[in-house]
Amino acid sequence: MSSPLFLGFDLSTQQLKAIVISSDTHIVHESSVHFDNHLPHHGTDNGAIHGEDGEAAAPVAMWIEAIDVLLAQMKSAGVDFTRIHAVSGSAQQHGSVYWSSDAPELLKNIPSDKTLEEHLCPGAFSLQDAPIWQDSSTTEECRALEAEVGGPQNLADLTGSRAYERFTGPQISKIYHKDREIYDATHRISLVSSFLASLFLQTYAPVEVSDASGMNLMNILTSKWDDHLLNACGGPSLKEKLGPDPVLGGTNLGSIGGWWMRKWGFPTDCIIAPFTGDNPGTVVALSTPGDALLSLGTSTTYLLAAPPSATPPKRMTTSHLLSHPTTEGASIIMLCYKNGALARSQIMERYAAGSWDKFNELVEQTPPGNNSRLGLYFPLIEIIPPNVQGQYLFSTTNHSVEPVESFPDEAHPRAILESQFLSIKSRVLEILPHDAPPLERLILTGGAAGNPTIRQLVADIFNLKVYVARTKEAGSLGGALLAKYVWWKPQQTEGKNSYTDMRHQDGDSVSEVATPNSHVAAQYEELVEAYRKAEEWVVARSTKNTL
Ligand SMILES: Nc1ncnc2c1ncn2[C@@H]1O[C@H](COP(=O)(O)OP(=O)(O)O)[C@@H](O)[C@H]1O
Ligand SMILES: O=C(CO)[C@@H](O)[C@H](O)COP(=O)(O)O
Repeated sequence: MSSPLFLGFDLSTQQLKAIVISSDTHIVHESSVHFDNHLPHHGTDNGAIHGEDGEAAAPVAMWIEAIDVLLAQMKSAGVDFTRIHAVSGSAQQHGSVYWSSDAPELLKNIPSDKTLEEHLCPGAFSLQDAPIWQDSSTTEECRALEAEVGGPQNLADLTGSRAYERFTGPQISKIYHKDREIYDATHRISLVSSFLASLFLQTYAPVEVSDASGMNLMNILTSKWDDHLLNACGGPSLKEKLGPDPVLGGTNLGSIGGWWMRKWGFPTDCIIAPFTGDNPGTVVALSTPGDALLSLGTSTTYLLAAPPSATPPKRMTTSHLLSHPTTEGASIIMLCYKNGALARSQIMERYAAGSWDKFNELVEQTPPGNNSRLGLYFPLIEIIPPNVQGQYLFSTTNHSVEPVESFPDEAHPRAILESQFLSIKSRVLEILPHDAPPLERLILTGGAAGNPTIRQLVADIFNLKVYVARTKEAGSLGGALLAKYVWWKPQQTEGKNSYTDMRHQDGDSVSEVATPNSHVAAQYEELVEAYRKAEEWVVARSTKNTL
């Protein structure tokens, strides 16, 4: 019998990606479909459609077509689907998919001569464009939800986060209160992750615990839906629309649906495991205790995995606490920035003639500290600090900051990198668990992780050695590992079958790519205070003006 393979997806903001691994965790195939480039007829801009008042959505039909296209691409590249023993994956967090009452029947009976898109779109959905994580239109719903439980800290204590505009509870609340017809026509609400799993199962999949932590609807300590919050966001019918309580990663959800066997040749016993969020997926792919993770995908996220502890983890109104996908009681601490790659790309297009090499040259021509220039760039309405927008330039001297009108063109590339990473650095001590050992390594992933100038700057700013994995696609690797885990676990003896046990067998999978220069690191330590002052200035005056 041929050796087993495991398939992991990542439905991220700009692309659908897939990774196939072998049972000894070697990557045997990687491929992707880029939404704007490969499926331009859906009219997205970097994978999203931006509406009024901060609305952001993505066509569900585009995501589904991307699956049809990606599978065909994998088949032509020689991937043997008959060897895939399990499928799982990751997806951009918080986004929600609204299934119609026809969905169960349509999902169950997909004809072999049809593509998923032909058969499911538009009939299986009550809302054709799914709200995504870039949406910032639900401030009113956020404040109402916080008030419901006595304020932001109480909501954070209950769910792991205060209310955030992109979180699924406030998004559902907006539809429930302002678009009741769509709400009533909705039979099931999935996260992007559980929507993908549902397609593979051909029946609704439950939500996974780690991704459920990005909804403001689940009790973070018990991993169960909170009835009071459900009622506040969607009335008495929301519980049914969300389905059963969230499940741990590595749960066997059942076998792949018949269409996948007939159309693509998947084996009848191919297991579907819960799909998680792309950030939890990154953690399961790369993190070991003592590591920090910096994901430079469309969003910038900073992630710390915290082991189970006797005392409940601290919940804050300035960061997120997520349940760990595979280890009960363990958690993930996360900071998330909306103006990550897209803001850097804008600067690269504008001041470096559309070339990352030129961008790097400009960064390297300027000294650390950028000749006393600090620039904060928020083309989209930001998450941290909340709801700021615009471009803010400062000159820095002896910890004081003065706003200035402009910078020389060549100063912007270093300015955006320094301010983005100083923002995270200014928050790290606050979010680290009290009993955490000192951080030892920083693991870089996402689209910008291959950039040598960014790697070095990150090492210097955080004063940590920087590591990268064999692939920068940590989300899909995490998905493939979750698929392998669901197959591997039942073959082990009790007590030796944890996800960590499985990963120990694989050995370390990252290599060092940058070492901090202690002299430069000390300069950045000094700059944190100036950054804080600049940010305070911006927060006090931001008017959500555009760049
Ligand atoms: N050499 C590079 N230097 C810096 N950023 C890069 C480079 N190459 C690609 N990127 C960035 O990577 C981003 C895509 O990252 P990716 O992790 O694939 O995003 P996502 O998973 O959110 O779809 C692009 O928007 C681009 O800005
Ligand atoms: O909103 C968040 C996390 O809270 C984002 O990190 C999304 O999960 C999108 O991920 P990328 O596509 O940028 O990787």
